[in-house]
Amino acid sequence: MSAPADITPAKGPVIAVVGPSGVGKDSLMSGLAVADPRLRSMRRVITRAPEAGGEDYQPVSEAEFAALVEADVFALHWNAHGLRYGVPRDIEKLRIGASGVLVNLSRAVLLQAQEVFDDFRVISVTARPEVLAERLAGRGREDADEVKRRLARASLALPEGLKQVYEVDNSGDLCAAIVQAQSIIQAKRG
Ligand SMILES: Nc1ncnc2c1ncn2[C@@H]1O[C@H](COP(=O)(O)OP(=O)(O)O)[C@@H](O)[C@H]1O
Ligand SMILES: O=P(O)(O)OC[C@H]1O[C@H](OP(=O)(O)OP(=O)(O)O)[C@H](O)[C@@H]1O
Repeated sequence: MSAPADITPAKGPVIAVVGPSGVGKDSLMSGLAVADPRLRSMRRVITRAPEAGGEDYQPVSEAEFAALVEADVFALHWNAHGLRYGVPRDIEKLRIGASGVLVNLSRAVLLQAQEVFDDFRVISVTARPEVLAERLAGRGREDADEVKRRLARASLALPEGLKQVYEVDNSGDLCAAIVQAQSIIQAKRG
């Protein structure tokens, strides 16, 4: 008698959406998720006030975040903009049967992420500098000083050594950027 077939659904890739503050990462991720219900989005743990708005995240205190690190809950965690961000290991469960799992990552943790996840792709979102400044001011989540600090970090380069990086320009229409990202994700499903 032959061995029973493995009926575990395949795991989708982890798709990091990265780029400077205000470039449209969250907007792009929301648009992609609406268009493809099998594309999941990873909810991050952030030491940001619960009422800040924007993306769906799990707000925690500094002490709670430290306890989660201690308990080894995170697949990845990092500091940026005076905040701490974590991606729980539960991301592996979301991958099962998904066409992919979108996650907003710091450009600074991409090489580490490539080591952690067995199928890892990067969508690098870009926009012209004047567009970034206008969008950050328009979003209104940060004060003027924080907007300046975020703009100063905008040109941070992607690390060398990433195996699968695809660029999406979001300087113009968001729908056009969503279509561009969809074609990248679908082409890579092969
Ligand atoms: N293509 C676009 N055209 C116009 N406004 C956009 C576009 N993409 C994003 N935005 C707006 O720009 C601001 C920043 O977008 P957001 O998705 O929060 O960026 P990020 O997550 O990269 O910081 C938001 O107010 C959003 O609605
Ligand atoms: O190292 P960098 O690539 O510059 O990224 C730094 C941080 O900025 C983004 O956070 P967040 O989503 O809170 O901010 P944003 O929406 O304004 O980009 C990103 O997810 C990182 O956590």
